[in-house]
Amino acid sequence: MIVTVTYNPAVDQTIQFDEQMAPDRVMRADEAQFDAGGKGINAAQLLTAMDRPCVATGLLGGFTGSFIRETLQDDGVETAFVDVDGTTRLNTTAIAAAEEYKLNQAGPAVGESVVDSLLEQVRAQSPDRVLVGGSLPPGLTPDAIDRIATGGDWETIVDTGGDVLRELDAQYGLCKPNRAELGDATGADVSTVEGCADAADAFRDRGFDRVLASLGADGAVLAGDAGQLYAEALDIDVVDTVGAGDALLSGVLSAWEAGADDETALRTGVTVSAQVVQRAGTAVPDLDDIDSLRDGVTVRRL
Ligand SMILES: Nc1ncnc2c1ncn2[C@@H]1O[C@H](COP(=O)(O)OP(=O)(O)OP(=O)(O)O)[C@@H](O)[C@H]1O
Ligand SMILES: O=P(O)(O)OC[C@@]1(O)O[C@H](CO)[C@@H](O)[C@@H]1O
Repeated sequence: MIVTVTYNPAVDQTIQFDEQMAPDRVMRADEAQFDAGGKGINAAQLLTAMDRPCVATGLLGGFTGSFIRETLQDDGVETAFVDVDGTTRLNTTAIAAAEEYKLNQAGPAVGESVVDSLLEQVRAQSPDRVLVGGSLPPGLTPDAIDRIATGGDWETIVDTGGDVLRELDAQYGLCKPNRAELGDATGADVSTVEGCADAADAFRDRGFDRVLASLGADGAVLAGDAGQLYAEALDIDVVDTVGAGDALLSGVLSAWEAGADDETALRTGVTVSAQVVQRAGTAVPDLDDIDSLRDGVTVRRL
């Protein structure tokens, strides 16, 4: 069973314009959408949609926090959140012509005592795996993630920015940097797939059993004890890429929870992410055919 921890959830607002962004004038959106977001929350929604037992935890506050709580309840996602005084952030993705703008708030400041409250919620679920996803709100340091990793007898997976990744001290089952985060965390040349695979492999020495590097339209790399696996991305029409990394990771975790090997897990991750990027925002797509669609993903050993 998986517990997801989102220290800094967000309502994801997606607005679409049929013209390019321009300063000093009112831009009027054709469409607007609101989704419950934050990396761990997205993963919990996707894992639930794939019938994997999962509980979403994290910090919620204010009207945006209530929206997330209600949305997850409507979607049948089990939750165990901790209430905070501030207001959960609202992040905006603006899609204008063919361009994507991602505007993320810092989130409400919190005190370190929230880590104890969250740990209590996590321990109460007795999970096998814990996924800590997303940025930290003001008031918390990377130690808040290390404390989850060392707080119980579970494997911890982490999906956060390169600067935070670099500062973690505990032992983790997996981290999932995207290309820029992998570059930030390692300082390595990540301009080629091979460079990314080597950087991911080398980064394992910093306390990660496996490193799953997402490379956008170039696919993904999984580096572990068994070597480096590379999966090509599927050739699809992308609407926006928000939540693509969460989808990749959720597919991998879902397959592992079902006992699959790394190669099958990587195929599953790439397939789930392809479904997500073909839809606006972080809404959960139809994932019923994932097991058959994943056969279409090409994986090779580097
Ligand atoms: N243009 C694309 N075409 C096909 N697949 C894509 C494309 N962009 C992303 N993907 C899929 O999504 C996965 C994750 O993408 P990416 O590396 O952009 O994640 P990310 O930067 O962590 O995203 P986010 O932070 O928004 O969740 C890729 O490994 C790939 O499988
Ligand atoms: O600011 P962070 O925590 O790094 O990222 C938050 C976020 O952009 O990531 C998710 C997509 O991966 C969105 O649901 C959410 O708004």
